[in-house]
Amino acid sequence: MDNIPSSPGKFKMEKGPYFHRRWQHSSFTKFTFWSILFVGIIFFLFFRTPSSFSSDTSRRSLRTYNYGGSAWEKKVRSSARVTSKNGVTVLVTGAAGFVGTHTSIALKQRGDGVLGLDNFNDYYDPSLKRGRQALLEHNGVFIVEGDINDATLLKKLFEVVSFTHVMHLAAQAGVRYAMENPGSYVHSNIAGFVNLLEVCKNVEPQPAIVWASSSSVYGLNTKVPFSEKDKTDQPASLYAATKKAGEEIAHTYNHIYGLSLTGLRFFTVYGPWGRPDMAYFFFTKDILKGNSISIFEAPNHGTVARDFTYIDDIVRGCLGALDTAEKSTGSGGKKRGPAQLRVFNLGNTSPVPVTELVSILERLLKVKAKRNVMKMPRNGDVQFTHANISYAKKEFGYKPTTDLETGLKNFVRWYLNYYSVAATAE
Ligand SMILES: O=C(O)[C@H]1O[C@H](OP(=O)(O)OP(=O)(O)OC[C@H]2O[C@@H](n3ccc(=O)[nH]c3=O)[C@H](O)[C@@H]2O)[C@H](O)[C@@H](O)[C@H]1O
Repeated sequence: MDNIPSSPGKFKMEKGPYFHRRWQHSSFTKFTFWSILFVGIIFFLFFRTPSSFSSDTSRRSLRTYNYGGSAWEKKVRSSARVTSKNGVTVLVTGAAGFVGTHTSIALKQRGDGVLGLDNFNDYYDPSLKRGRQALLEHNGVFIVEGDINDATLLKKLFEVVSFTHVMHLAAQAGVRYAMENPGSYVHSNIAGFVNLLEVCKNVEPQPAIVWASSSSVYGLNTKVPFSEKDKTDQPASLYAATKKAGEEIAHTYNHIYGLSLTGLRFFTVYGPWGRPDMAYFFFTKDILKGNSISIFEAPNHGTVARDFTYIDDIVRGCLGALDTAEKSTGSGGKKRGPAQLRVFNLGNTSPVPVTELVSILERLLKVKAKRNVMKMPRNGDVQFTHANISYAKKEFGYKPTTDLETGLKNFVRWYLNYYSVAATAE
């Protein structure tokens, strides 16, 4: 699994070799011509077949990351230096991601040592990730450019810094994209996670791990609100299935190696510096451009709704989970006693129909949306989500405080500022 970026970005076809020979009557027999043509076609088809697995591997294996050396180690140590009395040392994977950026800044600002790790893949606009990186640098957080599948790099990071915690937020996100590029979900959310756990189980001392699961594990469940006690055996997308697999993998590593593991089921997180692949983000872009937007509805004109959760509330949940995480109990790669294993819902507890989300955006943007209401395609989406958050409230006082209108106001302000600044700079 070494040296393979965990998320490959959107599938792009590689240009295959094009077999081209000029036919010369004098030097080839008819048989030779047809043989060469046949071999050429096989060659051509082989290199052009759009298999996401093979394309991922070939594209990824081309990428190399530079790390090591005394200047690099100095940056790593300095970023991970604790500046408050009871501070902890956290490795944040996916630090250039949406939740990763906000969480890293919050940890750093309260005096924890924070080191970021990110592969800057191109699943969505990498320049947004670079923008977040600049924000993190401004806040004293260094991001190592590398991948969670790179065991050598992970081991090296633990050699340089003895992390007490890992905030594992690197993942292939997005529900619908899983049908386009299934391999990237397996690669990041399963192989990458296992690789990270393998490294964590062997280091001394083992860190406590808090990681991003997803509300999507509730899949086709109909009992609301969703509780952590509910069964989660009906995922509607491969994304959900890989997150569910992550929860089972966490159980195994906790059981065998004594790793302290806390999974967080995030509910449709939104806010400034968000993900452009999410509906609230691209609806904003399309409404402003005058493009029509597709709004999904359930059978019989049923409402599709989400428990949209504002990023600041999610960050408070991440910190609460981290602060209440107990130490791992293993050493020498072996379990030495029972270790903590938890899963929390982090939602807003007030689902809002997607149609209402659009109305709020229309008010904030002062532009009427061109609504194209359509039947929800069978592409991994579920009709609604709604979190029961009593467990997180009990364990670390989790209490979301931002309603959708307030949160979207902040998002729209950021969006207009960020993109108009970028447009002026061009
Ligand atoms: O909680 C999660 O675990 C997940 O949350 C997010 O998934 P979702 O809740 O599906 O968010 P998002 O795509 O923004 O669609 C929002 C709504 O718009 C509807 N939707 C979407 C697209 C469209 O064209 N039209 C439409 O109506 C759509 O039907 C839905 O009702 C993360 O992306 C995912 O990575 C994961 O973290």
